[in-house]
Amino acid sequence: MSKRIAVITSGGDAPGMNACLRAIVLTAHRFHHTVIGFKHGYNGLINDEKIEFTISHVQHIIQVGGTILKSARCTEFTTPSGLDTAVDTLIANEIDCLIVIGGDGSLRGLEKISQVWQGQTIGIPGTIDNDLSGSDNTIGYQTAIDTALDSIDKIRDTADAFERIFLIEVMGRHAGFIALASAVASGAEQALFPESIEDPHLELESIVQHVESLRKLKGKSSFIMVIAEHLWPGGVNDLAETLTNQIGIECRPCILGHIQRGGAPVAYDRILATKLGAYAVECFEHGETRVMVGEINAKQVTTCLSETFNVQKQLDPYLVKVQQDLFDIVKTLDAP
Ligand SMILES: Nc1ncnc2c1ncn2[C@@H]1O[C@H](COP(=O)(O)OP(=O)(O)OP(=O)(O)O)[C@@H](O)[C@H]1O
Ligand SMILES: O=P(O)(O)OC[C@H]1O[C@](O)(CO)[C@@H](O)[C@@H]1O
Repeated sequence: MSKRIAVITSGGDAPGMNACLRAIVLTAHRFHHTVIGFKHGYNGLINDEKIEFTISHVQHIIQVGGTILKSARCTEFTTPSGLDTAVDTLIANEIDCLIVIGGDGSLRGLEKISQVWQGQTIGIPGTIDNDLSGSDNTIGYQTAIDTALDSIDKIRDTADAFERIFLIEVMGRHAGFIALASAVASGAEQALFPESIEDPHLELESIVQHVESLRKLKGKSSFIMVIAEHLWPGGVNDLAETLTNQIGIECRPCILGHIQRGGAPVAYDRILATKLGAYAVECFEHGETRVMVGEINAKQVTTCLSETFNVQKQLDPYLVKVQQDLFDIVKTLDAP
């Protein structure tokens, strides 16, 4: 029987969201279902702003960054009346299933809807931050790493030429996935991320010591420190100034910012987005609800929605060890 699936892209856009929309529309077509896209995240549900997808809408978008549905954050939806209005829209449009592609906040919103609405609810992890449990990778994360890496490599060229110290801030909200991965892949001398630092101010001394010891060992050479956003009170500019004063050598800050959200999705994200979009529709067919689809160890899985944002996803402990322990030549010299 033909059914009606609603879809939104919500929160920070992520490369691969379009690939995911394409997969949802193509798979739904195969089952003779209609897909209604609501625009601008949860705002689209509140304002009943929508398009009925045809196959031609999703042609040739697999390679395009951003999201053709537009994305947004929506404060009104977090109020009881905003939630009610969104649910009224779902009912008025005779929607059987709502699929939300977004990060942890977006899936928290979906969980709220599922508490008061009878239809099926399915989340798809779409965020560059990779901070959702229930999937090894979120859609957009691998592209964001490559984008950050491309910039860090370029900064290394000029850092080498001037034998300078650079502090590079990457995104990740309150998780260190992009920071750790881009630091390892760029051969950064140091990485600071929330999972490895309890109180930044207490760590200042060890940060200073690390820079000074490495400079003593290697002589004047470039030094790259990758730092997760929101880590340092006052931000990376403040940390660069503090370090400059403490070490007596000029440290240059660089905030990579929204460049990390843009660009064509890498192959991995296109394929992950395609699989998860198709799988979400299959899960709808099988009657699943209040779940997020994901991929763990190359297998498609579903995880209870609330678990995806309540259980903190861990960084790869071996990668942390490699970055912070095995590759640290200061520690090698200190070792007995
Ligand atoms: N606790 C919540 N209850 C209801 N709705 C929420 C909640 N948290 C977030 N939302 C809704 O989801 C939207 C997106 O959430 P948020 O801004 O946290 O981004 P996100 O989905 O986590 O993506 P990203 O972290 O990649 O930017 C919010 O603007 C709001 O409308
Ligand atoms: O574009 P905005 O609303 O400033 O959001 C930035 C945030 O979004 C994210 O990019 C995730 O999409 C976070 O890494 C970052 O903290």
